[in-house]
Amino acid sequence: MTERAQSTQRALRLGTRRSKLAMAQSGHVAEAVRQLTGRPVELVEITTYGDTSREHLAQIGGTGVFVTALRDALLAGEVDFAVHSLKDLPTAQPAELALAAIPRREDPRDVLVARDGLTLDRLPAGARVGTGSPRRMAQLNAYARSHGLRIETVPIRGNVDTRIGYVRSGELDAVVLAAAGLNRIGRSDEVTDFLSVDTVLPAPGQGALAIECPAADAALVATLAQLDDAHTRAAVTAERSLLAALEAGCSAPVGALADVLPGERDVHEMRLRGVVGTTDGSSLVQLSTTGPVPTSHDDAVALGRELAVEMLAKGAAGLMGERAL
Ligand SMILES: NCc1[nH]cc(CCC(=O)O)c1CC(=O)O
Repeated sequence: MTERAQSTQRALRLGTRRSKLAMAQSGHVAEAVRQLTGRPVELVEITTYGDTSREHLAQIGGTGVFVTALRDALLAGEVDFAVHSLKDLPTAQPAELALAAIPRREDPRDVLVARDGLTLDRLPAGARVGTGSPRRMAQLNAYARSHGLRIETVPIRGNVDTRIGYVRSGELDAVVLAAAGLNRIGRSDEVTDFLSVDTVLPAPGQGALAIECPAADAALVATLAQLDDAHTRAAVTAERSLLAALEAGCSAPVGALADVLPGERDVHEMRLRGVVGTTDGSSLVQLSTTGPVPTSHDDAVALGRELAVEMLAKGAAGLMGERAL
């Protein structure tokens, strides 16, 4: 196609939330789609309930608060496609919308942004650590109990800048954030400690993006699919299948991470780790399972379900009483 023909094509409209993180993620994907198609991509800003509500996420029922307005705009034909943080996406996929691409995931870890460059192990007794996530609270408190740390988790919410602001102002000693989010907005230099996934398992899908468009737009589904990363998709599908099978939402105290390891005779295997706990960290169910690297959606789903069955047998359901839904 000639330059002239390309520029006369209608711009693709990318629906995005207004937050700095969402704009950075959408800007990235917009550029990739421009390169792929030669078509202009226009960002269309959409406000979601999760952006305007002052309530705690656990109270407004975390599942879907950031995505509903974007999905409504897709279904109404107001935008052509949308970019979500995969960890904010409910596990139930509406039939009218396709998860056209899950690009390669970046760092899935949680990190600490603490005063004076402090790490988790060096936080003084009584240190106040901000996080609104029951998953982070449960695992931090469990780690603190077993390592003799005397920290206090404090529920907070707000965008990344707001959360870092609590440390700047001295109100809190530290906050917990996702490495990927800080990377995407260019603030990874704020990190004072990368938390090992052995200490805090990330949220299912953390660090990955989801690109969604109407399932009926087969041409666009096929175009966007070129941005898909098969390994990331298999991993996050297993993680989200675990979450769904535990009947938990994105504000539940559930962590999960799938990765690929060399197994016997160097045949690669997928390991899926999962954790559920009470927010005070007094009880945790933490298990992992390993299987062949999934080559289909159904195989990845099966891996997640298998781990869920094992976790439920160890009492996982009883630890999720505090979930919002
Ligand atoms: N719940 C908000 C949210 N959704 C996605 C990210 C970070 C980016 C990602 O995990 O992909 C964040 C911020 C955070 O948890 O620090």
